[in-house]
Amino acid sequence: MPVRVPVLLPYPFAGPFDYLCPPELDLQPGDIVLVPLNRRAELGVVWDESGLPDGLASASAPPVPAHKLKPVTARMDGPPIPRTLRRFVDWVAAYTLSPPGLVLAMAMRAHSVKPETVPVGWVRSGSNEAVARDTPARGRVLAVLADGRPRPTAALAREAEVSAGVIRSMGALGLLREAPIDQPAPFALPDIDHQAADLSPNQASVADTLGEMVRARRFQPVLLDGVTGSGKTETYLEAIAACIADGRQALVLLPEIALSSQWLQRFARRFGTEPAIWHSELGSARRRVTWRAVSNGEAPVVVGARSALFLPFPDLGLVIVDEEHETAFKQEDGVTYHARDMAVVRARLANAPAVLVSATPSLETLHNVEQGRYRHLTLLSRHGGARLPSVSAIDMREFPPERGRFLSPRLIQAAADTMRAGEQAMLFLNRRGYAPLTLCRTCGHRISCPNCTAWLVEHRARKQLCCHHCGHTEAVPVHCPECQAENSLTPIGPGVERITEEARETFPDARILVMASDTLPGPKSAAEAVRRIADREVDLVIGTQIVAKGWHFPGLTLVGVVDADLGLGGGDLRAAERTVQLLHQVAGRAGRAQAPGQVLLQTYTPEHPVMQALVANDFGRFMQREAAERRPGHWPPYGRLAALIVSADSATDADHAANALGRCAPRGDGIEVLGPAPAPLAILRGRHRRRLLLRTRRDTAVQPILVHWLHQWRQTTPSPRSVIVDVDVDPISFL
Ligand SMILES: Nc1ncnc2c1ncn2[C@@H]1O[C@H](COP(=O)(O)OP(=O)(O)OP(=O)(O)O)[C@@H](O)[C@H]1O
Ligand SMILES: [Zn+2]
Repeated sequence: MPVRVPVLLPYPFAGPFDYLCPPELDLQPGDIVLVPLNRRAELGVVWDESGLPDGLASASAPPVPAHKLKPVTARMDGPPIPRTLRRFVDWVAAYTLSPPGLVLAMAMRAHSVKPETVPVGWVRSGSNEAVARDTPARGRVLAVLADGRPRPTAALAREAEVSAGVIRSMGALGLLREAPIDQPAPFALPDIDHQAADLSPNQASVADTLGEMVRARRFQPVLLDGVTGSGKTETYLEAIAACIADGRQALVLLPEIALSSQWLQRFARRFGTEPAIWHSELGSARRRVTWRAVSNGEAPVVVGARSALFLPFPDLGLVIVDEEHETAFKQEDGVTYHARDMAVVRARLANAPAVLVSATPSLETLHNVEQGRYRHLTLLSRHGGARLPSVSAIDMREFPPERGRFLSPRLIQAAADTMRAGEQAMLFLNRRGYAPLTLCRTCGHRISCPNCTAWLVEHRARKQLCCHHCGHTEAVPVHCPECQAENSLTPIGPGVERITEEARETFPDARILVMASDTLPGPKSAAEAVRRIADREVDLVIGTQIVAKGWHFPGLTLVGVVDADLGLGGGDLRAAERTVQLLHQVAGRAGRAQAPGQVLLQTYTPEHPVMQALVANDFGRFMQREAAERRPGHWPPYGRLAALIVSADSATDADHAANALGRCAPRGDGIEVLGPAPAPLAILRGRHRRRLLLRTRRDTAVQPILVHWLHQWRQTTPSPRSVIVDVDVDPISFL
């Protein structure tokens, strides 16, 4: 009787496919196998019989009769996918309504159909040695290999002072045989006694609590909050030390791993070695080595981006999410998931604590604390007696900049004073490029993207207009494309490039550094920029949200926010929360050492609660206000949301499909559907987009409702091929 095994393939199928298990393979769940699929050999993973949890996933196809099944071709060498990772894949698929194979694909990025090449070298075969000693050259080779250590051909030839030909002929004669060369462990064990910090009593008590939680080996989510510069990182490094001491692995998620040179340095200072790093730009060789090391337990600490959640930890003992409020943790394309929330799930499956870290925690996390689901640990003050910066608003109506300029005289004065005192200043504007809009003064035409509902952003250094949504670029035209007027196009509003131009004119002697994702394309250039600031080779830093990251620049005492109102438009559910978090984070870069810091917010709405909260440094009260606004309408975190984004090649098809979805929308107590409506980005990359929003009460899961809804819609409406419906559970972006 042939045995069936379910094999999950890394593709968007509804579930695993059955294959036959050849008896000699004795396959176990988790084994990575080669299987035939449409005449090609594909990698897959032997999955578990139980299938997906709670009936959340879409129904899979009826079983194929045994005589039609194809056998598994081979089992790949190397470690299997552990059970907790398989459960995690199932869980993420069910929660996000994604095909499980697509989630599995994220766990298989280190694998390819080509077998891994294991480096091999020569050892003595032990036979015919008398023959071998006939010639002095062969004798020397055997002598070198007397220690039993395999050596590759070139190295052996060098050591024995023979030609490579001698070695190859010895191989052909059976005097030598090949043996795998042991690779040194790729990551050194962090030394927990290397340089332990001298923690303040508050820090030490928090670190002790975290350490106990690690040793308890139980799932426990916890919020670690504390003002910027209070030593949250320093404190959770001690929790990592406890985890290493306990012999388990720790995972740290950072929102932008490419910008974490200072974090890595701190880790190295504390533990004497660097951790394993995981992100999407890792080269394929490094990726394989790291995957394998994690799988063998030889990577005690991994720091990574979202995708590090899908590494095969055999014994995960601690999960940390730093800057947990960051929206960068939400993956928007492919499988749409929130890495912060999934990190908590990952920790639960591993029976480990999950530590969410932030100076400005999200309302979601604060709500979980309030409900008693998460523990709460707090660091009360800045380390070493450093004071929090004083924050004030500059009312731009009262102190306007010169015509055609963007910096208020008050901000210019403060920056000049700071630099004169030998300290550093920073100007923050969360907008890349020179100007966000190009307008014709003659006819009023605005240059927009041919593929998207968006203005093109001028990048003057590159002499281009760019779409920040689809990447379209074109040369800045001389004539207006609409009325043909010459030299009539004019930039409207500032981006960092334009602020830099203004700063160069205003402070001709200042050493200026620009930090934006397009001026600092890789981790190396970012690290170099950070070094230059820390080494005081820069007087004025001008940047986008890159500068808000957890940097510690002791000489930086002034932060000027060029447009504090920027994030408040658009009517997004979390616009105010996000603006407070971002600006608080930027403000937190000022005055982290002895000299006190000052933060100036340029705003046209100083009376806005966001500005008031920042000036009063009263984040708690602001969040209570946010809570009070969201609670009555069951907005998250007091209710649940899921977005359906319908897209199609034509507006008619998009409307047709969206209206049909609207007609079969779910109804019921505590269930509400908003839309369909054109998305704010009504056209993106040439596709027409409509949105529907499902809102339920917190005690009502959205997944079963969505599954039923989409099923109904497919049954009743035949849709043109170009129609795609994307599901976004817990949406963060509403564009
Ligand atoms: N106990 C300590 N001993 C020595 N240095 C410390 C200690 N605690 C904190 N520091 C130093 O103070 C600075 C701020 O600490 P840290 O970066 O850990 O704070 P944070 O709360 O994570 O900050 P942010 O939220 O702004 O990123 C760092 O340079 C850190 O090395
Ligand atoms: Zn575009």
